[in-house]
Amino acid sequence: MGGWTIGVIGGSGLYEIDGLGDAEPVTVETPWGAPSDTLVRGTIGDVTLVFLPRHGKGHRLTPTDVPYRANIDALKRLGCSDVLSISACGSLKEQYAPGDFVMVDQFIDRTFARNKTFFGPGMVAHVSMAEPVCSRLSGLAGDAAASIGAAVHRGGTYLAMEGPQFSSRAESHLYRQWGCDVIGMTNMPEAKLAREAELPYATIAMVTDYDCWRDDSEAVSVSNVLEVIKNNTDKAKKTLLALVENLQGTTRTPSPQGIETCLDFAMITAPTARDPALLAKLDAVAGRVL
Ligand SMILES: CSC[C@H]1O[C@H](OP(=O)(O)O)[C@H](O)[C@@H]1O
Ligand SMILES: Nc1ncnc2[nH]cnc12
Repeated sequence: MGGWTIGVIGGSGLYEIDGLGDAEPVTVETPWGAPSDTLVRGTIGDVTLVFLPRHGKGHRLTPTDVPYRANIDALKRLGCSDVLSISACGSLKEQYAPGDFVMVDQFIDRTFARNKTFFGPGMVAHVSMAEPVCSRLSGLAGDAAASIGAAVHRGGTYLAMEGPQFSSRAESHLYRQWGCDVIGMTNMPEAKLAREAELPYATIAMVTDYDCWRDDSEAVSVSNVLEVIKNNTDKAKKTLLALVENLQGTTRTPSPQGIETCLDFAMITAPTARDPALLAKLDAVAGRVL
């Protein structure tokens, strides 16, 4: 039984988690630089959690400055089997109200100023992002959220914008026309990098506001986000504990999407054309196949 080591990336408002009796800080250096902060590792029963605050403690890092590659590499290096992101987001649809949780299953990536891949000259890989979320992890997290009384929406498209400024009204209306459900600034390239590292990824997008498309709501601002975030964060912490409780005594099996072996079909560079220096940097992310 066991085998679950869940990396938890805490977003705005979630800078630590509860319930880890044996919590220990772990400092990790990666070939991609330092992660956002010291990680915290601990266990509850037979489940291990590794927590990382995405913006660093004290919220020091903008969405653009988050070291996404170092964060995912560090979680992989510490032996995580799965990665659960917990994020604040704006709602692009009436039915997703502030306080609701959306179990995102698709992304549109509109970010443009971030490192989006571990690969590069001397080792080219193309992973599939057709199904960017692990349906099992997302389902389990959604069940846990529902069990603590959160309003949970299963499925939804998350528009990842660069930020750090919020959207204009014209942009917000455009994303609605595209059929997007929620908007945030951080889940890309995080989800892409998790996939390259063969880590099943899911996100709980916690709605804090209606962005700026709604005539009878105030446009999103840090103050109205902060008003909702405290309550969302309490629910997120309870959700995590419920998730871990539900996993007790279960044995982890491979993800239904075959994410743990996705690099088997992704790497195209001939062995003779590979760059040894890049291969060395890929030791944690792609060590299984290199
Ligand atoms: C403080 S509101 C904007 C901020 O919150 C979200 O971050 P995270 O996904 O880490 O919770 C959003 O993406 C922005 O970075
Ligand atoms: N409206 C919004 N746009 C982008 N990121 C957000 N995070 C929380 N609310 C947001």
